[in-house]
Parts: sequence; C-alpha cells; structure tokens
Amino acid sequence: MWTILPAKNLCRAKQRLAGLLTPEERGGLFHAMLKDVLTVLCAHPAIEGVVVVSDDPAARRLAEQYRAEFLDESGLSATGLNAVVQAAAHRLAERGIDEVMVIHGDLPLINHAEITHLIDTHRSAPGPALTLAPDRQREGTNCLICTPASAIEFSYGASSLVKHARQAKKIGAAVHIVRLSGIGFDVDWPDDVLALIDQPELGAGRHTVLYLKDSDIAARAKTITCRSESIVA
Ligand SMILES: Nc1nc2c(ncn2[C@@H]2O[C@H](COP(=O)(O)OP(=O)(O)OP(=O)(O)O)[C@@H](O)[C@H]2O)c(=O)[nH]1
Ligand SMILES: O=C(O)[C@H](O)COP(=O)(O)O
Repeated sequence: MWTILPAKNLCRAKQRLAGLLTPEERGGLFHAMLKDVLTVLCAHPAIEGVVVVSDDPAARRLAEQYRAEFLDESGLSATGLNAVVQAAAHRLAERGIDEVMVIHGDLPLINHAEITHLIDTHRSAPGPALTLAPDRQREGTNCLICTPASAIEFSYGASSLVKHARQAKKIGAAVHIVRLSGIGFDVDWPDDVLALIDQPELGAGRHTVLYLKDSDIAARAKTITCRSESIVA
C-alpha cells in the first residue's frame, strides 16, 4: 500500500478559516496537522511508502523529516486537487504500484487503528475495490483506497463521496464506505477548530492540539464564543 498525501501551499491553505485565523496561523495549523498525519502514516507497517505532493518547500522539509517521498507539484503539469492526485497516482502506477491510498492533510485525529481497519476492509475480497472514508457530513472523501488506482477519475469537490462511489461502479470495483470518527474529522471551518479547542482530550499530545494550545488562538476563540453567546442572550 502506497499513500498519496496532497498538501496545498501553506500560504493558500485553509481559506475557510480566514474568519478565525490569520494567514500565518492557517499555515501553522495546517503544518501541525500534516505532522499528525505523517506521524501515523509513516509508522504504519502496512504502508510501504508515503508521497507528499505539494509545491511548498515547508512540505518538502516535512517529507524529508518523516522519510516520506516528495513529489513537486510544479513538475506535474497539473493544477487543482483532482489533477494533482491523478498525476501522482499515474506516477505510482508507472512504478507498478496500483494499490493506493489518498488521504487529506487536515485530519488531526487520524489514528493507527482506523488506518488498519480501512486497509483490512479494502483487502477483504480480491479484485478491484474502492474504499471510502467520508467526512462527518458524509459528503467529502477524507480518505480513499483504490485498486487499481489508475482506473479511477478523482472527483474531489462538492459531493465527492457519491461521485467516487459512482466511479467505482463504472470501473466494476466493489465499494466499501467506512465511517470513522478520527479520519472523519477534517478541519475546514472555524467550528471544527473550536471543537478541538473545547475538547483537547480528543487529540491529546498531538501536534495540532499542542499548536492550538501554544498559540493565542484558544484565548481568541473563547472571546468569539462569549461574544456570540452574549448576542444570543
Ligand atoms: N498539492 C495540492 N493539494 C491540495 C490542493 N488543493 C487542496 N489540496 C489538499 O487536499 C486536501 C483537502 O483540501 P481542501 O479541504 O479541499 O482544501 P484546504 O486548502 O484544506 O481548505 P480551503 O482552502 O478552505 O478549501 C488537503 O490536504 C489540501 O492541502 C492543491 O491544489 N494541490
Ligand atoms: O471532496 C472532498 O473531500 C473535498 O475536495 C475536500 O474535502 P473538504 O472540502 O471537505 O475538506
């Protein structure tokens, strides 16, 4: 099993958090989340290799630090998440690797047991298969495993879960949809950050929760919550 981890340039990542975080904080938070994801992936015995795909030098340094491979997005002639992941999967297929996991970088509650469960489910029957781990809203695709990866047309964006499931039917692959509380928790909106701040025990000891604790984001978030409470009152 090889894993593709797409990482948007840190200066442009997490735009939907702009109402709560400064540009530096958005980059810092994403960097911390990438560390949490790489920590789990790179220590998992069923994962032979991780490829970080990005055009950001900080993501390249992280890949080096975690002994992952780095694929420079600027050399792929691809723009946007779908094209970038498609090109990365193609590169792996050229190397004879066709069982591929694609996972997002904004999953601070990812854990070893859920990765094991996803891989076991995917391998539960022989033949082409697509295993999908949705977000909490059951709309997005936070993690997918595909065999053969070269057959799928990646369809990230609105309602990608349904689109990916349709893709599986098109290529005659078995579909597994696996709901997971850790991998299902992606950080897209201010409320997701506030949930982590309110329940730090969820991600205790992890880079993301430590980053939130060490920054003044938690204090600022409390003010925002208090203000909205007083408006409601
Ligand atoms: N390499 C690469 N990764 C991307 C690109 N767009 C999104 N990603 C990554 O794909 C995963 C899911 O990203 P999204 O949630 O769609 O986007 P985001 O940057 O995290 O958040 P927003 O800016 O708020 O949309 C994350 O790991 C992103 O870093 C891209 O153009 N290139
Ligand atoms: O299809 C998806 O999963 C999205 O492109 C990325 O998900 P998000 O916007 O919910 O993070």
